[in-house]
Amino acid sequence: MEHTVKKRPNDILLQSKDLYDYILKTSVYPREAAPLKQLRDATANHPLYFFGTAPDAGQLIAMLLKLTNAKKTIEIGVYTGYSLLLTALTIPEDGQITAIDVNRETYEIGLPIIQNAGVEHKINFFQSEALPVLDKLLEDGENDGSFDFAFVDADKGNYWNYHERLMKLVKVGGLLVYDNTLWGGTVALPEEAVLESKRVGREFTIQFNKLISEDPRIEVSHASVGDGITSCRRIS
Ligand SMILES: C[S@@+](CC[C@H](N)C(=O)[O-])C[C@H]1O[C@@H](n2cnc3c(N)ncnc32)[C@H](O)[C@@H]1O
Ligand SMILES: O=c1cc(-c2ccc(O)cc2)oc2c(O)c(O)ccc12
Repeated sequence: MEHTVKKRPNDILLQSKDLYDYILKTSVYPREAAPLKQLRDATANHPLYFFGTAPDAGQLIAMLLKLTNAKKTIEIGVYTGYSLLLTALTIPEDGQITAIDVNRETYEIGLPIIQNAGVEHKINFFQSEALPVLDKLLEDGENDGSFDFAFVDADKGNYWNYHERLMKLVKVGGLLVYDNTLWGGTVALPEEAVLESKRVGREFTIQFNKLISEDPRIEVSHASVGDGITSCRRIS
């Protein structure tokens, strides 16, 4: 069903980069753990530096990990490890993260910082396409419903494929969290107003957001934090 959106003045929160900078300066950077800042600095000159999960999104993810008492988590899309380190610093000492990325080289940029922070023992890194790893995990029934939390920040065209598999691996009551679900705001723009380079991602994201909004097995919160964070609580 198509819903109309009533336009009201001044009801849009994220009006400017200044407001975003205000949030970062006031509430995010002063509380960011030192190793996370180190990892951001170590990534700053990498050609894909913008891949790193936004620090304000990271702060929300840490809050969600704490609120759900997450201990066993899975992450798809590691890059240099900002969200991975954030998770490792947040979960308990005996927590475990299954981390998957096709690229080990970028993981190794952040690895010394992860090691110095004393949390490497919580990480089981798989250098692989994510789908075969998820399918392998699903072959063992013991893994069904065994994860408390999943974070997805990888190839946007596979988000729904990841969702279908993670819905079996994450327990009822657990959380599945997706990054980039507003894709730079382009989801709300007409296609012709979007840079060519952003169009495929926009289309994937629009399709994913629609499927998520229609999925009766989850409760959903779509937050305009970072590049858009969608949190799904598995309810059946
Ligand atoms: C946006 S980055 C992840 C950023 C990370 N969450 C952080 O905070 O720095 C996306 C990552 O997904 C990985 N990736 C892309 N396609 C993948 C796939 N099919 N399976 C596993 N990893 C994939 C890329 O190698 C890249 O490192
Ligand atoms: O601009 C991007 C591109 C990606 C991306 C593209 C293709 C893949 O296989 C994986 C990731 O991811 C991004 C991202 O996560 C982000 O926070 C900002 C920009 C991009």
